[in-house]
Amino acid sequence: MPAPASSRRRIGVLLVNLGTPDSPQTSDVRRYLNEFLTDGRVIDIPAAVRYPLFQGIVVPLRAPKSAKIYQQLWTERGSPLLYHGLDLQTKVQEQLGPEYVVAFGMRYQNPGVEKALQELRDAAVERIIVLPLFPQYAAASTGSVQEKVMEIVSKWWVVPSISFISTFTDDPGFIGTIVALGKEEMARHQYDHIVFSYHGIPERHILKGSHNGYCKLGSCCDTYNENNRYCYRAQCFETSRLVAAGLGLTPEQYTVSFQSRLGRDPWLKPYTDIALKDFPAKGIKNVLAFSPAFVADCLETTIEVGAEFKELFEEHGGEHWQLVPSLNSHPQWVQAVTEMLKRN
Ligand SMILES: C=CC1=C(C)c2cc3[nH]c(cc4nc(cc5[nH]c(cc1n2)c(C)c5CCC(=O)O)C(CCC(=O)O)=C4C)c(C)c3C=C
Ligand SMILES: [Fe+2]
Ligand SMILES: [Fe+2]
Repeated sequence: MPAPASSRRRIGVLLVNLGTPDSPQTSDVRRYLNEFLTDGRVIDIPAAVRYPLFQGIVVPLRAPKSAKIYQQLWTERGSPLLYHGLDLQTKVQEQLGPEYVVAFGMRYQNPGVEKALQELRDAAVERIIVLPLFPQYAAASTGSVQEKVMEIVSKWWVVPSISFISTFTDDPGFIGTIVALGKEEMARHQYDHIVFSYHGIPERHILKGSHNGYCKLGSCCDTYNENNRYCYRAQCFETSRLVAAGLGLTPEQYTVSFQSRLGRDPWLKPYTDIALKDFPAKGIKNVLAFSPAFVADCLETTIEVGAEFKELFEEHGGEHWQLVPSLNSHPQWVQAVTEMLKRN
């Protein structure tokens, strides 16, 4: 006889992505950027400088420009990062069944992590598995979600058991779905070269997270091992190597590069926008681009890689630039997430 609903043991799942503005209007974009760019894990300078610099100068200057880009991205369903996250939540819940309660939240803006955690608390779940939707661990993304979750639950009178899935850079289901999407594009067109373009971070972030000084931004990241398990750069190389192996590529057939830098500090290199300008002169005219730092389409994939890099490549003599779509709520990805959670 099944146990009555009230005595059933259920596991809570919290899926978290970065966040997006409530609308593409400048005021909403400003509010989003103010929250995002005053996070000390994203902009790691003293708070006494960070708040006046970013809230007073950087964000007011950037918000109107960003709002125009968000207007290009916006759809009838709103921001892709949000609706793909909600679709993923629904489908993972269907796959996992009533033994699990799946919630979705954003680190910045809405729906917030606090509200999502409250849904799990209301459902009286036995324990919580947090899955930040960032394949490669970075202190600025996954680390920030972890800090936020711990800050919220530390204030609860009863603190539940919590586990974090901190990286899934080499998860077979994650890699397999990217490979499947890549093969679909490769069957449609002949490509000369493949680009894996990751969201950049300041080089300083790598050195700060370096285990016993192991990572020095050199050949340290050429293998993925116990010393660099959480090094963002080493993880980006590992994801690329595994996807490349799945696609049958040799190292000469692909480039790993980094995009979206902000400010004057050195960020991870090579920079995608610089690298792609040289491709046509080397005879590379047809490029297939992957964005494996993102599991859902967003401003960084659709606009930056899909439109801006395409335009730049064509201006420099390139002929065909194609972005592989993100995993979004692809059935194979839903299956991969479900398996990751069940294994945890
Ligand atoms: C300035 C510092 C930034 C760091 C460090 C950073 C790390 C980082 N970001 C993501 C994921 C996303 N970032 C997105 C947008 C975005 N990122 C920054 C800045 C930093 N990111 C800005 C200013 C913006 C806003 C866009 C703009 O104004 O140009 C997004 C897209 C959100 C959307 O609504 O579509 C994602 C996703 C990761 C994974 C990461 C560390 C590895
Ligand atoms: Fe970002
Ligand atoms: Fe490293």
